[in-house]
Amino acid sequence: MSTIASGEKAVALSARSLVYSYDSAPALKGVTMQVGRGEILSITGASGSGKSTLLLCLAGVLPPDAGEVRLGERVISAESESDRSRLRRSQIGVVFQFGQLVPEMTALENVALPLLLGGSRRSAAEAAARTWLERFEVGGLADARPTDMSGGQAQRVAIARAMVTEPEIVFADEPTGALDSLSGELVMTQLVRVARDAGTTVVLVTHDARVSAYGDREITLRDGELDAQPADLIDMSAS
Ligand SMILES: Nc1ncnc2c1ncn2[C@@H]1O[C@H](COP(=O)(O)OP(=O)(O)OP(=O)(O)O)[C@@H](O)[C@H]1O
Repeated sequence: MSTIASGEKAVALSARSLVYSYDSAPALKGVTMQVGRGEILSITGASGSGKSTLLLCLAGVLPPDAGEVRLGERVISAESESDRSRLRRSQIGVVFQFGQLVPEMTALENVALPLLLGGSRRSAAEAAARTWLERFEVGGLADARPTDMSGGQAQRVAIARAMVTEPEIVFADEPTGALDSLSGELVMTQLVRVARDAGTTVVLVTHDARVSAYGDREITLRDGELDAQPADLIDMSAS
């Protein structure tokens, strides 16, 4: 696993001293981290360590109680819910453990949906959706509904849907958690290949060491705090 040395890459996303509690139970206790542009970062940690909460704060879904999240130049943690939600539709892609495809829609319709919601014409949205399905080698499933797909195929369609708007960053929370290991490997191999080709930054949450090894770098949460700060992370945050 290689690390990205300070100054080699621009910072895509950073968090400083993030704190988040559910009611009075603290889930994040001051997390500072960053991701380089085009980097694939794995966030690992035991169940309940705060991985999903960190991902939701980084993706602008949960506003932190304290601290800040920056996406490029924007301090998204300070933005209104409507601004953050617009940002999530255009510049952020999210994939969950269960792809959450719309069951009544075909793969093509599912992948075209974010573009249609963003105001694209149907013909352009469907052409782009077809291209993204082909990138994930599920072009042959364009007319299939989620119930007719394997879990791995559905997950590749879900990732194609997360990337069809060509977001700067994709967040994936246990994207292989519901798959057998062979399907999980195929999903990860394709996610990494397509993200590298597109130059997309990826933040991946997983408790599975085999999945986390697909990242360029790994950070570990323990009880809402980072386990250790790699030297390059400290250098980058100081700049
Ligand atoms: N909606 C919620 N309401 C109350 N507490 C929550 C909620 N979501 C998470 N928590 C608590 O916050 C802490 C961090 O949870 P989080 O889901 O972020 O951890 P995680 O590392 O992603 O866990 P897992 O791997 O099991 O998904 C845990 O103690 C959890 O019980």
